Amino acid sequence: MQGIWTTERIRAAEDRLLAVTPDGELMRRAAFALAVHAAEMLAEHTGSVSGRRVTLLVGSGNNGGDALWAGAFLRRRNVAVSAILLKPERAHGPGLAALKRSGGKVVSLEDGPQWIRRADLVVDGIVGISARGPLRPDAAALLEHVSAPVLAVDLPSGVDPDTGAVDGPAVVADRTVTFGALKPVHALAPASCGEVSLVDIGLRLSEPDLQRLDTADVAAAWPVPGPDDDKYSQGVVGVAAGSATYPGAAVLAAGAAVRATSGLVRYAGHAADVVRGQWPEVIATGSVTDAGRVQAWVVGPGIGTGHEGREVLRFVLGRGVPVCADADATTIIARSPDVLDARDPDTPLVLTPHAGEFERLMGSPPGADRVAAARAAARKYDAVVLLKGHCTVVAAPDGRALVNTPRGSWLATAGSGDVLSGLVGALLAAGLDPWLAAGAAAHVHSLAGSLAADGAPTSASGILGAIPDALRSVRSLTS
Ligand SMILES: NC(=O)C1=CN([C@@H]2O[C@H](COP(=O)(O)OP(=O)(O)OC[C@H]3O[C@@H](n4cnc5c(N)ncnc54)[C@H](O)[C@@H]3O)[C@@H](O)[C@H]2O)[C@@H](O)CC1
Ligand SMILES: [K+]
Repeated sequence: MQGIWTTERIRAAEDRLLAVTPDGELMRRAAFALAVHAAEMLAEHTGSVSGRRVTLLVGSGNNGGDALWAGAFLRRRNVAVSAILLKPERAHGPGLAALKRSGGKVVSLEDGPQWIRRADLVVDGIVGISARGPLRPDAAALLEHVSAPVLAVDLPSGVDPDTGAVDGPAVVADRTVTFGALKPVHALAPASCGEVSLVDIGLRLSEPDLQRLDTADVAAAWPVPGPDDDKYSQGVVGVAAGSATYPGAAVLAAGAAVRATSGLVRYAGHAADVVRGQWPEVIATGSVTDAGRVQAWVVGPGIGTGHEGREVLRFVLGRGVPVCADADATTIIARSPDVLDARDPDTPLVLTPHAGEFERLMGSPPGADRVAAARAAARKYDAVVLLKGHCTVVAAPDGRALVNTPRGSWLATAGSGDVLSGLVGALLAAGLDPWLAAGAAAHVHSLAGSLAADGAPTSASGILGAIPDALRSVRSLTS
């Protein structure tokens, strides 16, 4: 697991470390690493370091101090460094002095644009973890001249450090070098951060506020049959999805469950013939009442939100087994919360809303803080809530939260959610902790999406087809 900490916790840890560290040492540690990354980016993009031009955008806090010190280190490698000070009177004193001593140039805000246009690399030291809100107009105006690669110091300025929200002008970086620990922005705003590198400056932190699954966690969690296993012992998942008119959701959710584990998959609903035709290994019946025993249910995709859908949901919630309620099932729960009375309180429930379904469930949209929103929904429904979006957030009623950072946006395609619910259901049937099941499913789903896409649009069927490759890739890293 990768730990992620809020800026409040990080600042407290920094204060403890600062108290026992010689003045300025932490910043120099951070800045030295930053300079190494800057040189690496110069070499990558231009083929050389010496003689190249770097322009620093320097704000009034320590983030600007990091940039100034990094500039001084880059001078040692004969890089031409210019610094644009957004608030000259409040620029970091020792950093500015170091840059000047090293032969770096300070340029005025008015001359800034031409230096930015000539730069081989732009370093964003405008603001760091103490800032909130979008960039101010002077900084935003400078950004319009940037065409070179951008290296963000600690985080891309203008993006909220604790939520990753962007609600105005903000830096879009190619690489972000962060210090001490990952902050929420790094997991929740991948498009703004670019590649993220974490530099150890000696911070000591306890329990993280948010987590991200490593490939190794997913590999360790994913069920693998042993010599004594049979089709029943690995977990039987039931899929109640689709309709005669819309059988696609049933085919996708059942197919994902087939591909996820080697346990048995049952299907119950009006698309039984179509499902059987696509997946001969699925035992399909017309109704949940005669589906037979399962260890978990996936319910919702394409079942409709009318009386029949409600009764299907009520039935599966009353079976005493974990349930993944997706799509129409979340809408039914929002409109008729009494269906939850059928649920045995001790049986796990996973809700998988997108933003619109979340709004129905909670009465308001997720807002900027998607982690807090998912946590609130998890508490309200005493369920694991997987909030879909570019980054998927999974929260448990006990407060645990994880985020899945995708590679690209190829998953935003019709039917993609049906595939995800099938994966979650298969893992629930295998007996995984529901929070981990949802997180591992999201991880493999996004990996399958990027493998299927490989740089071009894909489809839900493509994602489904790439599940075995995704699982092989996850497992190969640990075997
Ligand atoms: N404290 C430490 O031990 C270390 C801190 N480091 C750096 O220090 C940074 C934090 O420094 P600071 O606490 O000084 O704060 P920042 O550098 O984040 O800057 C906050 C300053 O920016 C201004 N500001 C706030 N919102 C703004 C906005 N939207 N637009 C423009 N200006 C805005 C505020 O007036 C404030 O002076 C970290 O992100 C990191 O880069 C590193 O040097 C490593 C060590
Ligand atoms: K920054």
